[in-house]
Amino acid sequence: MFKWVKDLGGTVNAEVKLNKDGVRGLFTTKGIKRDEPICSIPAAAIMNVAGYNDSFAVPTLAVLKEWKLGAQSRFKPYVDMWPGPEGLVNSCNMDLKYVPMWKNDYCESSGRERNHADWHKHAMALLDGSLNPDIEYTVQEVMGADPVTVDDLKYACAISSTRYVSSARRRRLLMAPVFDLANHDRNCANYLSAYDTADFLHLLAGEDMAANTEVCYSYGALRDDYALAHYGFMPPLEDPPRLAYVDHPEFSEGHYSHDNAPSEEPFQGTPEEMRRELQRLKGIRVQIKNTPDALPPQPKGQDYVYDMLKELEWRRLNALEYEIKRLAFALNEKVEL
Ligand SMILES: C[S@@+](CC[C@H](N)C(=O)[O-])C[C@H]1O[C@@H](n2cnc3c(N)ncnc32)[C@H](O)[C@@H]1O
Repeated sequence: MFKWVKDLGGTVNAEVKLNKDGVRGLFTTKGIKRDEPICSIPAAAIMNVAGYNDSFAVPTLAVLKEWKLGAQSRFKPYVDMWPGPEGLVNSCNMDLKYVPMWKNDYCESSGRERNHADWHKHAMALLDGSLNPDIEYTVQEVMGADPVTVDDLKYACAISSTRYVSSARRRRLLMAPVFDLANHDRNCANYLSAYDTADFLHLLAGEDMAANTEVCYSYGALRDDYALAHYGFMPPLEDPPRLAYVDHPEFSEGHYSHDNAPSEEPFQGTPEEMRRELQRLKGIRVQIKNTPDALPPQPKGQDYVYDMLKELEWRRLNALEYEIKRLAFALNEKVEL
């Protein structure tokens, strides 16, 4: 893939390797000064998968089409680099047995975590065409007579949603080879060029980098539940702990979105508002504690998704308790947890 990108006119000062956690990532092959390119990806190598306001069906079908084309795909070297269906999980393709393990208030009465369960419904609706008029293309329009299963759609949805980047200037969602090997670090200073006049997407160093440094990129202010739902991984543990997105006072039910990151500032308000917030957080904590596991206990290391969901539960409780104590202290109230 790296050769293919270079043959198309790109520049790549990086290589692919496993990082210290065993995750595949991108590493510099030479020292790079701040604001210099780590890689420059030509438009010919970039998959332009959707417009800003398109539904999930557009990038999903764009990915599915290239994946199914196999050797015939113009993007074959790139497609070959994608993780396969067994090596990738996010809420698009996560098994439904895990739905109740999210244990959050953002639940339907059936106790199903909406974001995860919704993806299943979207994929089913796309498959049978019933999502119209919200979808732009039917499966048949894009895929022709090729047989398509719901698992194909879920995989393509997971690939596109974990790998595209939005280009504000062109108002498009782009999938850029090499660049999309950069793992997330929310404090990462590396940045993308505007991709406006030149037909290259440049990933530029946010600070001087030595050779053999892992190249990061910030996917946004991801909180743990959001990172797990949308990208299928648990970011490094933070100190002080951050509330999960669904537990944050600014989380509005029915709106689970990337573009609307909640404030990083600790909750402030009148004593009355702080008391109300304290009660709200205590309520969530009790609700999590009182929700039994829907799946039998598993020894660590056997089930990646189960382990992440249990880790998420622990982190949510940890962050809730931290915030409950902080508010109680500010209100001069006693709290027993
Ligand atoms: C754009 S890709 C990055 C490259 C990816 N590691 C690969 O090998 O293709 C996004 C995916 O990488 C993984 N990832 C990204 N940042 C990560 C991190 N900080 N820790 C663990 N996995 C991460 C997640 O699986 C995520 O869905």
